[in-house]
Amino acid sequence: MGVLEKIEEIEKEMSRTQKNKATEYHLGQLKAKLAKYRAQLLEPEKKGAKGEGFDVLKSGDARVCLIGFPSVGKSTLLSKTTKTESVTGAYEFTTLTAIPGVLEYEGARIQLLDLPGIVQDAAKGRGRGRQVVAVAKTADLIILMIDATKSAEQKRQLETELEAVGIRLNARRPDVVFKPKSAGGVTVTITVKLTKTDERTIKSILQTYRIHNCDVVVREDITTDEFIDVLLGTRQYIPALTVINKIDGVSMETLDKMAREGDGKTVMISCEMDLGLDWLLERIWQELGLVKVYTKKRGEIPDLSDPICLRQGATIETVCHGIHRSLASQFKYALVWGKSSKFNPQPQKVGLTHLVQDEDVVSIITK
Ligand SMILES: Nc1nc2c(ncn2[C@@H]2O[C@H](COP(=O)(O)OP(=O)(O)OP(=O)(O)O)[C@@H](O)[C@H]2O)c(=O)[nH]1
Ligand SMILES: [K+]
Ligand SMILES: [Mg+2]
Repeated sequence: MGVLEKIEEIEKEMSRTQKNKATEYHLGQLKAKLAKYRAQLLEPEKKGAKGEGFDVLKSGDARVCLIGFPSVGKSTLLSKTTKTESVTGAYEFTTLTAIPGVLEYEGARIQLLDLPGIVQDAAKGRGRGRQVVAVAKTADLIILMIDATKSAEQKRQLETELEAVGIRLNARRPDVVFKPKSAGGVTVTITVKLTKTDERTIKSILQTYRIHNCDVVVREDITTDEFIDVLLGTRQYIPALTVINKIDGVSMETLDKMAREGDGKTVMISCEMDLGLDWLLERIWQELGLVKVYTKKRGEIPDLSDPICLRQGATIETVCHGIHRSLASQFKYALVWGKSSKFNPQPQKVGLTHLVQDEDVVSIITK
């Protein structure tokens, strides 16, 4: 039996099994098996099959990937918001490879990646889906692009495809510690009341994976699935925005309904009529959580025209690298003004490991 059939078999058994306290353990074991087969499915094919994903260099301050079914307007969006032209067409599968463009916003250079449309079961290898979802894994932000004039199911279907390859959208890594050891058996420490899984299920899952020595600390009321996620360690937690395009093609009523159903992570646009594109750029910037820092030469006013754009968690050392490659080696100390200064609005004298914050002004003093 192939892996796909095995998966199907388990899925069938799971749907046959009623969900209640008595079957919780059995369902947990089925889930563990399911996850194991899915992981096998994701392993690169043995021979011939060329590298996962498309060959595009990651460039700029962050990468945003456009994921959607064919002809929802991905290439149109890229062409409208960047200097890159990606061929668009009224037929499906116009785009057959990854086309990078650059969004310039608030001093940041954000790579926007136009990708081929995916089809259902893309994750199982249909179409170019496997390559597309492999690229999605490299994204700092995923845009789920949907067509307002088509089925309301699109979002859920896209999420399913991404979930099948281990991408968890807008989710936080569960608060569980898993430490494999070479001896000493299994210790499970649970610091909260578990209502969705239990210690027995957790231990049986460890057994299924033949893990006989490890420390597990559960600090959150997790589900069985979440425990498997942590165990496999292959999950990626990526922020996402849902972009509903072609709102020019639906009635006011439909639009209103979509607006009410959308969460805080939904943006409605029309590429054709140039509606909502500025707001979309702002939302992308916000979701990426980039940090912008201004530099100031000694005795001069800060250069507000040319900020340095950094990721959250950036330090003075990252700022140095952003100015000049060899600057960190000549570094003596830095002065920072702004939110990260202990004495704000007065400056603070800091070293290379100091964490900067959005809109800080930094002066680097060299030896
Ligand atoms: N009415 C309307 N049509 C749009 C809008 N945006 C794009 N289109 C049209 O939708 C069609 C598909 O656009 P593409 O940009 O090629 O779509 P895609 O998602 O890149 O498609 P594939 O590459 O085939 O997956 C084209 O005919 C576009 O002109 C919009 O906001 N409103
Ligand atoms: K198209
Ligand atoms: Mg396209």
